[in-house]
Amino acid sequence: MAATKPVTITITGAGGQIGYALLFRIAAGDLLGPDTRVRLRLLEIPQGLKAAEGAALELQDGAFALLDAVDVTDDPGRAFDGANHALLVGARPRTAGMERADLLSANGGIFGPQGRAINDHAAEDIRVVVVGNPANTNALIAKEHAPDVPAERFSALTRLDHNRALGQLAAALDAPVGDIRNVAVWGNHSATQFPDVSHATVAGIPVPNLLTTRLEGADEALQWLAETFIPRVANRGAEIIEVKGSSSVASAASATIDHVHDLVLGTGDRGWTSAGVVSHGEYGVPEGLVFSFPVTSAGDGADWAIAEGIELDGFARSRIDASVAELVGERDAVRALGLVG
Ligand SMILES: NC(=O)c1ccc[n+]([C@@H]2O[C@H](COP(=O)([O-])OP(=O)(O)OC[C@H]3O[C@@H](n4cnc5c(N)ncnc54)[C@H](O)[C@@H]3O)[C@@H](O)[C@H]2O)c1
Ligand SMILES: O=C(O)C[C@H](O)C(=O)O
Repeated sequence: MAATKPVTITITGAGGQIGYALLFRIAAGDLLGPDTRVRLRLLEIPQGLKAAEGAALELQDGAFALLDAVDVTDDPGRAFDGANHALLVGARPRTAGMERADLLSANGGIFGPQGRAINDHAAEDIRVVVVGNPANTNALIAKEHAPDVPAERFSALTRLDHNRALGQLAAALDAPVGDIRNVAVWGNHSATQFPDVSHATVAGIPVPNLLTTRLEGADEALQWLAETFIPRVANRGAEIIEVKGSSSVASAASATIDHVHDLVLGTGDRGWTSAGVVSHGEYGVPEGLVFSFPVTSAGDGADWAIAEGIELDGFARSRIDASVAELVGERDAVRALGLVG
């Protein structure tokens, strides 16, 4: 029996690739569970409206029991009016040869006005996840333009990196993904990110021990992590672009669903996930940066909680510092563009 009050979800860039992969899963109940009715607001720019309108027609044809309404608009004020969740996807994707930070000047300008519209129109319990790249710094821009919304409500999607790390580890150890706990992705959604398995377990057994056994030595395990695992996960977006000719879509939509689902319904006994959240200085990350940390959620309206008390060795510290330096550089670049104060 569905709960009575529908939840309003705004999806920007809803006429694009990721939007199309997201909408039908949200309508089917994958985002908020089988008991929650949803109202969808699809925000597009004028040239994307027809694609979003077409998707809205198809949503109607899906006859989804949980779907209360679909509105399509190019007006951010209308799109975010009363929104409980905002999925900020609308932005240009990178193409072969680009780094995600190359998109800052093309996409950064989108997130100030949307942050302001969220500030002025969204519901009091609004939660925002930024998917459009470069996601961490776009989340920073949006958050800076929404002074009345608690900063903890803004996040950047690094769940795709987290899921990629799970996928690579499961393949390397020949283990079910569902048995893996406490993988962490630290830093930027970029090639400087640090996918960290040093605290991870498979069915309770420490991953470093499993890798040492499988690769016949602790040095071999460390070498595999530094030279194979980390670069593979950190550069997976570029690998997808090279192989398929365009950036990831269904895996990105699925990770976005996982992110919001786990925030709202809680991470339970599944240990850490990863999300880009606003730093308060945790683990030496400068206050205010949107940085991916290992996080959990208690559900029931809680915000992401950064996992506490994690020991970082010298390698982890240097990887985290490199991603901090990159994000400080991105913040300085958007300051120079006048996108944040
Ligand atoms: N964080 C992640 O893990 C991750 C993963 C994959 C892709 N991405 C990023 O997601 C973004 C979207 O990717 P895509 O493949 O859906 O691209 P796409 O080009 O297919 O769709 C983007 C859509 O956004 C719309 N748009 C542009 N500006 C807008 C605005 N101001 N307001 C509303 N809509 C706007 C466009 O009209 C288009 O329909 C890209 O920036 C991509 O790099 C992030
Ligand atoms: O890599 C990209 O540009 C797209 C996306 O961020 C990804 O990680 O697949």
